[in-house]
Amino acid sequence: MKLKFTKMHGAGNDFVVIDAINQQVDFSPAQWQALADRRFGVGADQMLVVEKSTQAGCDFRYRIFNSDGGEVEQCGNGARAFVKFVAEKGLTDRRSIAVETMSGVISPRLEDDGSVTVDMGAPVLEPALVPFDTEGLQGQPEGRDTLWPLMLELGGEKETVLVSVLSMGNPHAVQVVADTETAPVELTGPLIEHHPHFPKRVNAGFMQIVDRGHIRLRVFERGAGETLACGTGACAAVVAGIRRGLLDSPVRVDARGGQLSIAWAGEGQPVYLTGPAVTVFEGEIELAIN
Ligand SMILES: N[C@@H](CCC[C@H](N)C(=O)O)C(=O)O
Repeated sequence: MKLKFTKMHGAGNDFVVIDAINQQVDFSPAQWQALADRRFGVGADQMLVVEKSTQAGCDFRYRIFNSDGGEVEQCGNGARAFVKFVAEKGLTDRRSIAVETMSGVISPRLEDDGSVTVDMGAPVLEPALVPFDTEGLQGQPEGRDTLWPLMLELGGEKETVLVSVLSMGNPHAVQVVADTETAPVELTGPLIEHHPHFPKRVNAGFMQIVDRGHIRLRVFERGAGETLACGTGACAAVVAGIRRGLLDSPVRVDARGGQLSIAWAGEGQPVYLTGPAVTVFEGEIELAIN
């Protein structure tokens, strides 16, 4: 069976976007992996699937698969690509839509300048709901946040990193580093992702504070490795920075693949993510594996 897809990106976080309203899409984790493969497939950090929603008040259902083949709850950069895709494909004539995801409803809006703003909903700050197991850990209060010590084993050496833990629908652990360019993202990212205190694994963020309205950020993503940008990672980092008393909304986020803007009015309020969404090419692929 040939699968029609669109290759898109949001600040360099790249996607294969698939219309599952007009074609049948029911892939195994191995097939998602094959599609994401950068040599034998199309290549992508995530695959985004557009479905009809059965939830009242929602225009579409949005499903997300990481390049490791696992289905996950949320993807912020993908949400921007999603609204651009459904507009370009004529699946809606609305510029602002409500989208059902595994972790609740989000609302992306196409702006006149071509950028997209997404209401990502309120961050989840309760550790158990992230989910994050705090048993045996002593949290250190900082501002309105709590920093959690994660012990990492690095080639026989033990190192502790202090992280803010929260969910933007998906789990994040954010640490402040002096310089994102020299931060050990490839080395410690996988250890944090698989740390036993995160039962569903975690996205690991490395944030450099430039000033109170500007950060640099690298994210080692769960199920995808380091990406050029992570939308939910940017939301999580800014929420953590504001709660720690280091940042004021709105905040410019420089990722390796582009710039995002995050606004958050505080506890219980939604996080707004603004950034680009770009269509790269259209294609058709016959999956070689079952
Ligand atoms: N790139 C994304 C996040 C995708 C999902 C993530 N890797 C996870 O497993 O939670 C974004 O832009 O938010």
